[in-house]
Amino acid sequence: MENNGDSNEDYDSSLPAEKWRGDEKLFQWKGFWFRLQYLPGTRQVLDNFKPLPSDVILASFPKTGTTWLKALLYSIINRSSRVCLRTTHPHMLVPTLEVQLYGTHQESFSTFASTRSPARILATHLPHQLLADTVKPSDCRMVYVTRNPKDTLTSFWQFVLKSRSYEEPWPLEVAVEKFCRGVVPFGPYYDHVLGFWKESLERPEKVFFVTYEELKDDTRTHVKRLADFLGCPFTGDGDEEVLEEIVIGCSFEELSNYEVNKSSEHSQWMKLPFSSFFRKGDVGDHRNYLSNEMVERIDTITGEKFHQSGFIYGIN
Ligand SMILES: Nc1ncnc2c1ncn2[C@@H]1O[C@H](COP(=O)(O)OS(=O)(=O)O)[C@@H](OP(=O)(O)O)[C@H]1O
Repeated sequence: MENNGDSNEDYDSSLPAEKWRGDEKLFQWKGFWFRLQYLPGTRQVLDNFKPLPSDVILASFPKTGTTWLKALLYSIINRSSRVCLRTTHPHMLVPTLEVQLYGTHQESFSTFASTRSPARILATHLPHQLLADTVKPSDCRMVYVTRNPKDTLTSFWQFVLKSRSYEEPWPLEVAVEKFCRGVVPFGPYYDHVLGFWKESLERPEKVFFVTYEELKDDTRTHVKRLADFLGCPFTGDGDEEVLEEIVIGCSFEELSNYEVNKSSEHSQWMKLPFSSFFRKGDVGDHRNYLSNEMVERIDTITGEKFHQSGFIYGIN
C-alpha cells in the first residue's frame, strides 16, 4: 500500500475551511469535513485501495462504537477473543485505512493482528458517499455501526477535551454548535449515517447496519447476526461457548480492564493513550452533560434529517 507523498499544502488554500481547535482548521472536501492530516490518506484510499471480495470493512462515524466492533469482528472471524485482546489494543488489531495504512502515520499492514485473520478486516471513518466507487466493484462486505447523536457528540466532546494536542478549553456549547452544523471530522454526522443506512437497505447482503444501543441491549443476538452475515455462523459444536466468550471478552467491562487498554502508551499515529478509547461505554450519558436546550436543538435536527428520511432513530 503506497503513499505518493501528497502534501497537506495542496489542500490548504483551495478548500472551504473552519476553525476547529487551537490553530487547527477543518477542511471541507466533497461535502465532508476533514482534519488536514487525514486528507492525503483519504485521497490515497480513494485512489489506490482495491478491496478484495473477501475483505470485511468496518465503517463508522467516530465515537459510535468503532473500538468495540474492531474487537468483535476480529473475535468473530478468528473464533476467539481473549488471547489476542489481552495483549493487543483493538486499534492495533484492525487498522484504520485513511490513518494507519494510507495516512501520514503509516504502519505496514503486517503490524496488525488482522493480517493473520482468515479474512482481512479493515476499518474506516470515510462516508459511503465517498467510498461507494471503491467498495462496490469489489463485492466486499461492510459493517456499519452507529450511535445516537447525543451520545456520539458527548463521547466526542469528552474525547477532544482530554486530548493533549490542544491547550485551550473546549466548551460544550462550541461542540454542540459545530456538531449541529456538521463541522466535525468526517461530518456531517447525519449524512454519514444516512449514506450507510440507505446502502444497507439496498444491499443488505453486503452492508450490515447495527446501532450501539442494539448491541448494548442484546450483544449476543447481534453478534450471532453478525457472524451469519460474515458467513461464519455459530452453529458448530462448542460454538455456544465461543460466542459467550466473545460477548464477555469484548464487553466494555472486560476490554477496558485489560492492561494494554489501560495503558498510557500510544502507537505511532495516536497522540492519545490507548486508554482514551474506553471512557464509560454507557447509553444515555448525554443526560449528564447536555442542557434541555441542547437536547431540543439536536432532537429537532435529528427529526428533520433522520425521521424525514424514514430512519426512525436517535431521539430518546
Ligand atoms: N467494548 C465496548 N463496549 C461498549 N462501549 C465501548 C466499548 N469500547 C469502547 N466503547 C466506547 O465507545 C466510545 C468510543 O467510540 P469509538 O470506539 O468509535 O471511538 S473512535 O472512533 O475509535 O475514536 C466510547 O464511548 P464513551 O464512553 O461514551 O465516551 C467508549 O467508551
